[in-house]
Amino acid sequence: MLFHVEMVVSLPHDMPEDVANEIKTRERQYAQDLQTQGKWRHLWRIAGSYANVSIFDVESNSELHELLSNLPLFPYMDITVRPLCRHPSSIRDDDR
Ligand SMILES: O=C(O)C[C@H]1C=CC(=O)O1
Repeated sequence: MLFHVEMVVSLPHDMPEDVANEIKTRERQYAQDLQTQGKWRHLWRIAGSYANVSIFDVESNSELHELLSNLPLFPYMDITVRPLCRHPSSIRDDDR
């Protein structure tokens, strides 16, 4: 199942830099592991914002919820999820 996920990050202004950097380091490792597994198919920065647009490929709504809620930055994110289905005009076989 494919999902379009938009994540907007808002770290508290008074969060110490070393704490923020430690969370971001764990976030990067987590995101890269999921990309390697093929579950996090696309990850794009939204230009000019501390936000991303992502495509997840998971087995269920519950799996997506678990992956997102375990993001190290999850407590500091506003997340919008949109379910996707194949477009009839798509020429990409993996757009399922
Ligand atoms: O920077 C972000 O968009 C937030 C988050 C998503 C992946 C990652 O490494 O950090």
